Amino acid sequence: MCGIVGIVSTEPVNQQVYDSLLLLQHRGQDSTGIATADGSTFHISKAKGQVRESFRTRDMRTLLGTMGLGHVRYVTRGDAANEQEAQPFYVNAPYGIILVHNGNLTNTRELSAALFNIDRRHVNSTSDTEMLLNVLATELQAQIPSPELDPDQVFAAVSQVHRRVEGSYAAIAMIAGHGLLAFRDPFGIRPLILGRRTADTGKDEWIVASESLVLEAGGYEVVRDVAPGEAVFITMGGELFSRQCAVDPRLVPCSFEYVYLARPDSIMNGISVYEARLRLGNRLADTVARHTPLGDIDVVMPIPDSSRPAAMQVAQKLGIEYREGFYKNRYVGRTFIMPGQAERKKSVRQKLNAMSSEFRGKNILIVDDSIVRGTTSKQIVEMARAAGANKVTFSSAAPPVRYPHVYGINMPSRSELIASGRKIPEIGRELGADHMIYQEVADMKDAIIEGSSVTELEMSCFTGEYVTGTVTPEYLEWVERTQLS
Ligand SMILES: O=P(O)(O)OC[C@H]1O[C@H](OP(=O)(O)OP(=O)(O)O)[C@H](O)[C@@H]1O
Ligand SMILES: NC(=O)CC[C@H](N)C(=O)O
Ligand SMILES: [Mg+2]
Repeated sequence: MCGIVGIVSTEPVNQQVYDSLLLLQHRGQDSTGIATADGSTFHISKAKGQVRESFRTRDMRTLLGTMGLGHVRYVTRGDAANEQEAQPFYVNAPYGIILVHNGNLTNTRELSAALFNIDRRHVNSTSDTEMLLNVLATELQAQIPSPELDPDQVFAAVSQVHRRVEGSYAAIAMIAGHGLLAFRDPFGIRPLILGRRTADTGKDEWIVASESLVLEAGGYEVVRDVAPGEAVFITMGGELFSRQCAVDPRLVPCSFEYVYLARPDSIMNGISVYEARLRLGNRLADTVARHTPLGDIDVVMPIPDSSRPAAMQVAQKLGIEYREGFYKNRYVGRTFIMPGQAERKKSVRQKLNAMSSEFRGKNILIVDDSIVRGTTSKQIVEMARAAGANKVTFSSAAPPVRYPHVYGINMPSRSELIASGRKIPEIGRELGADHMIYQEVADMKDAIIEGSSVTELEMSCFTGEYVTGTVTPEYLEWVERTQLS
């Protein structure tokens, strides 16, 4: 998962893009980039690291123009250490296109062969995003381009992208001298939302972004989520065109957005992330009550930050006191989305510390939103014991993560997943907990979609069922061999 934003404004756009990226920082911490369009000239600035440390005043000054886009990256494919692979990516023909992408393509092997052998395009990185951009460029070129690009040609090219590309992609591109294009894969796995505000001049200004909180903060009204398979094209003058470009679109959004990735104050596909987390807590409370004599628990405790809403609700529903025993260092980022296990492991200790007064002699029910590698939970249990806890019950508001995630979250290999091939009590033993409780898959699904018009969720890391056809056992094996860890 990465964070993306695109803006067509009537004023210089650089600061707005920067501010939006700062609000999306929780979606990616590896690198970041901004591009703006000043007439038909692009200005680009990208670097490793987080938004605050990456853009200097001198970089911002070069980012001229009233149309722009930005990206915060959490690497899923390609090289995390290589600054060249930071987004956005650029191609000079046709027109000049610059693109940002959230998601992960699952047919990169086929794509790279076709791009090289048939389209005669050179992709100079291992990034799937550069492939997506080159497929879009090839298909736009095939529309017999004239200097006057019209929206029909843009939409025809996106239809071709949907035919050729598999996996997840929410993407935003600028086409030099023409406008801003945003599109979402036919399953709408990754999020994308459209907003509008009226400038003092009375003209429309537009934004597309990964999360609604960016719209709210910028004073934009939410127009709607970009539909699965849909493309939106906004001219540099602010005129908006949209079209369904997929043959058989189906909304199957990623469940992990609601469990962990998205900010709780966002509304995604009509579902409030915060309320979904409260409902996950409610359901988890029922499961806890079925598995544990409640008299055995003295306090309910969250692992900051993401599990707070769920833990609050578990405590309330069970009528057990809610206490915060782990203090969080706000200057350490999210550990799960850091690249490399060594850094993730070290950061948990730097990030969280247990206050003994909340633990001594007590039976604790710890609630985390999810357990993936167990990096966090293992150290949490150790800390709770060292702080004097009597019994530690560990619970997860999401079901066991047993399968790789191939749609934009970096969990490629089964061997690193603590729940892979283990039964729940074994996982508990592995973590050092006295008792282990997980949300049921059906409860997670119901909790997330309750009260909304969403009927399906992408839950492959919990169920092993993948919505895109190309994810075969052979593909998963290849991913395990070749991707990041
Ligand atoms: O089992 P693991 O591999 O450790 O991954 C799961 C943990 O990582 C995430 O926290 P993170 O620190 O990334 O972010 P948060 O502060 O938003 O909870 C998540 O909330 C879990 O606590
Ligand atoms: N997490 C993401 O959305 C990653 C986007 C893209 N696959 C990359 O690695 O840069
Ligand atoms: Mg956490």
